[in-house]
Amino acid sequence: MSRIIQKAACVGGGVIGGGWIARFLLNGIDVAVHDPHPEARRIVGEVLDNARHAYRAMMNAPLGPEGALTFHDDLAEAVADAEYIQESVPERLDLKHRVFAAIEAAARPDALIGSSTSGFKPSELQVGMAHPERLFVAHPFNPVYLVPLVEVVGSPVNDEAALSRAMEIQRETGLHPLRVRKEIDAHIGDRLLEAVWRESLWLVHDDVATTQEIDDVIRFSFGLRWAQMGLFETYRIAGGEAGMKHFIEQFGPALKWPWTKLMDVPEMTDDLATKIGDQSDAQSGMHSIRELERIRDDNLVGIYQALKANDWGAGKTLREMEDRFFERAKDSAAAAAPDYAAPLVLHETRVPGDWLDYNGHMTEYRYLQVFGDATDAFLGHIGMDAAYRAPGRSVYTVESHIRHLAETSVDTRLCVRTCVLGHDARRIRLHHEMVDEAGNVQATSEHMLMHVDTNAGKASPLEAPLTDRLARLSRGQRGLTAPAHAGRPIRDIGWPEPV
Ligand SMILES: NC(=O)C1=CN([C@@H]2O[C@H](COP(=O)(O)OP(=O)(O)OC[C@H]3O[C@@H](n4cnc5c(N)ncnc54)[C@H](O)[C@@H]3O)[C@@H](O)[C@H]2O)C=CC1
Ligand SMILES: C[N+](C)(C)CC(=O)CC(=O)[O-]
Repeated sequence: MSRIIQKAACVGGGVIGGGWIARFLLNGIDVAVHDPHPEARRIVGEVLDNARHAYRAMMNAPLGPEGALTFHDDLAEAVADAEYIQESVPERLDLKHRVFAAIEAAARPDALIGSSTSGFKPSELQVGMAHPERLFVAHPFNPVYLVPLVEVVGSPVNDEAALSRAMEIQRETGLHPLRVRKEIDAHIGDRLLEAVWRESLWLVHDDVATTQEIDDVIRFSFGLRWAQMGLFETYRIAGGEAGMKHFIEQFGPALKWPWTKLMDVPEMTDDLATKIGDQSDAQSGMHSIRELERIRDDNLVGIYQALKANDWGAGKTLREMEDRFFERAKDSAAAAAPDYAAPLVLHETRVPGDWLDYNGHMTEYRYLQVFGDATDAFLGHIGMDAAYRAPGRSVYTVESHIRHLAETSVDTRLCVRTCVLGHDARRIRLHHEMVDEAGNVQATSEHMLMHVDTNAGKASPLEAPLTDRLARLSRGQRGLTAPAHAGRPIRDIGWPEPV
């Protein structure tokens, strides 16, 4: 599975540019960056650290090699051989026009140019361009490396084939591109957000609620719902068995009641800005922005994983992204033809706070989760993907033995070293060793895996490509010495003498 593009360029590497850079790099695409900010390298580096931290926790698939990151003082040099260029400079039309003129002068004629603009229409951005048809809006959401939506907006002059190609590239990096049908100021997402933002400003202005109270209303109520169902699906359910029609009959008239001041904007006076700033400091000032980013990212990863378990919404996008990572890992293993004379490292993770038990250590079943994820990574590595499973072939774990050797604590970075201890026509005997960053072994596990015909519900012989990869792997692994504890049962400790 070859990469969809080799090289992207990011012009602007702030909050949003940094997020684009991280998404491209972690998906193995080289990125050339132009940002005149004297601390651009540090800022991008910190966004990248956050992104790596989030991907390690989020992805079951091996992350694979990152793309190469380069910084360029000269914009022309940065964009020269890029296939996809993403502009994320401040939201000023004159600045964006100057940047597009410079990009056009230096970019390949077939390079795609996306703008992160939150509000400008593509036809406004395209003014003055020699080839406006290749510039489009690709509006992402913060943090770009985690939130999947990107709104793709063209004007009547845009080249549809170029837009489709841009969306294909975005999809390959785990994004969920939505083609906005008509250009409109602030696209779709920001129009919705601005409505909530305007009303929130009124509520603070009129002393109805503090910033904390408004945030609580969102996060303890509809914010929870919106990660999994949008407004219309949620309201359909709220209509009861009669659905949307009943909902509209019941709540339609409220649209004309004075529930909202949405057509009106409070004047952003110094007093209002200070009030909001002070309330926000009281609400969140105890955390640095970096801490808040980590809290946000860890929560998003948790939500993502819950949605992935249901193959729903953004969780489905994550699963598809993992499938692509597994595919790439399989291909690079095949291409690299490793000699397999050492344990394989196919799974890494970090211990989040909610994995701890009342002893303050990683709770028992999370060990099995980490080892189970490592087994899945191993099976992906030898070729068991969705296509292999589709006709009813899979692998079940029929026996496991875990040894808990250390007190694994929160935030520990773990990697799992995997060895094959043997296999026959239907079974694979696997050994995992869970180690922390310093190389201390936290736990080991041994598993017997059985290949099954899931339609018939019984064991069946392993098939190609699993058999081919296993044959190659076992040539190297056969020489490894099995750990002394391998194959040992839990020792019998007998019973105390009766008293
Ligand atoms: N911050 C947000 O929540 C979101 C912002 N956006 C859009 O993304 C764009 C960028 O916004 P942010 O990243 O928030 O701003 P930012 O201020 O964090 O970053 C802008 C970056 O552009 C750099 N820059 C300035 N002039 C430049 C030039 N001539 N060439 C290259 N780089 C230059 C600055 O040094 C800075 O690092 C805007 O169009 C904004 O509307 C889109 C989605 C969300
Ligand atoms: C505030 N904002 C308009 C820049 C926000 C966005 O554009 C999208 C987001 O990430 O919320």
